[in-house]
Amino acid sequence: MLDTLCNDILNRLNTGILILDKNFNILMWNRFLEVHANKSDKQVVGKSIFAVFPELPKKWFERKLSSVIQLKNQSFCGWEQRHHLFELSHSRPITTDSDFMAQNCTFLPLEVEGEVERICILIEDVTDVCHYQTQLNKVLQELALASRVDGLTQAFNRKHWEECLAAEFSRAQRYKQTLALVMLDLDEFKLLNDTYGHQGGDKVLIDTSKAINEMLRMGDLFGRYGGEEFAVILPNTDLKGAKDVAERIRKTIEGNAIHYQDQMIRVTVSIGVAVMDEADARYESLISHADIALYKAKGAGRNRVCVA
Ligand SMILES: Nc1nc2c(ncn2[C@@H]2O[C@H](COP(=O)(O)OP(=O)(O)OP(=O)(O)O)[C@@H](O)[C@H]2O)c(=O)[nH]1
Repeated sequence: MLDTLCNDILNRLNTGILILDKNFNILMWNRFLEVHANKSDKQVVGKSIFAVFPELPKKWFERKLSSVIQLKNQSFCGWEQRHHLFELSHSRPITTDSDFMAQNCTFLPLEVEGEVERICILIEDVTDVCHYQTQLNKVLQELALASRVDGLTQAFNRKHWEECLAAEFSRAQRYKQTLALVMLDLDEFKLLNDTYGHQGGDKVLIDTSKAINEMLRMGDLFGRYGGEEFAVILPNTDLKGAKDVAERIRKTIEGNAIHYQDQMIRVTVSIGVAVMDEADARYESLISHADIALYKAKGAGRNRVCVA
């Protein structure tokens, strides 16, 4: 009577239950596994677990179960460690990336007179948890990125760019390294907006940012400082190197024809360059020096590089 009751409960559980002997042969399993493995009792009971589930990582599995037997301690393998151990079907084949059920597996030692004679494996279906967690991680990553980049140009936004500058500035101070700053401002941008409209102006900002970004080195940090003003942090770069980069940017922008609604827009940039010196106690003074040089370039006729 009690046996029938227990069997009935086991078969109604929404968790897989698998009992193995010490040689990893299957002694019994419940209906949940029968359904999700799509195999009958006959095909399974008395067989080695590795014959029934050939996808199991054999060495890992044997080690795991041997330690459960020897230490008489339960053990666990969650979906974050291994998405699944058993290739079982699940009810969300369309909305999830995997063909198989995500699983949390618990390995329980079953003792008879002080010796572990059997092992019970509980297999929980955590496909939903895995799905929502994966979605959440994706959204969190997108949010983290969105909080760092400017939506229009995909350059770093000013807040993040200044944080990078503060970090690079203290690193350069601590390790006595060089640090250069290039500030650039598109010329006559108001006129450009008036001529081609705001959307034309936006296209120029997008294409110009892309062109600058493509010519920079990995460690350089490119940001949108204001409306049509951009800035590049050049770690480990001296004045000559920074001037070279600035001149390369100026020439590239000057030669770059931007396509907008069957029209070709040409634009130039004025650039200010500054390098950190020992008198600079704060990163803000580096920005001021580069900004002053930039306004010198504007005053001298635009489309040129000036040094602080
Ligand atoms: N299309 C567009 N225009 C912007 C954006 N942000 C700022 N601007 C425009 O950029 C223009 C900047 O004009 P000014 O500061 O007068 O400078 P300028 O016309 O470039 O002149 P100089 O800098 O002296 O060469 C303004 O008209 C702003 O409205 C933006 O995101 N998109």
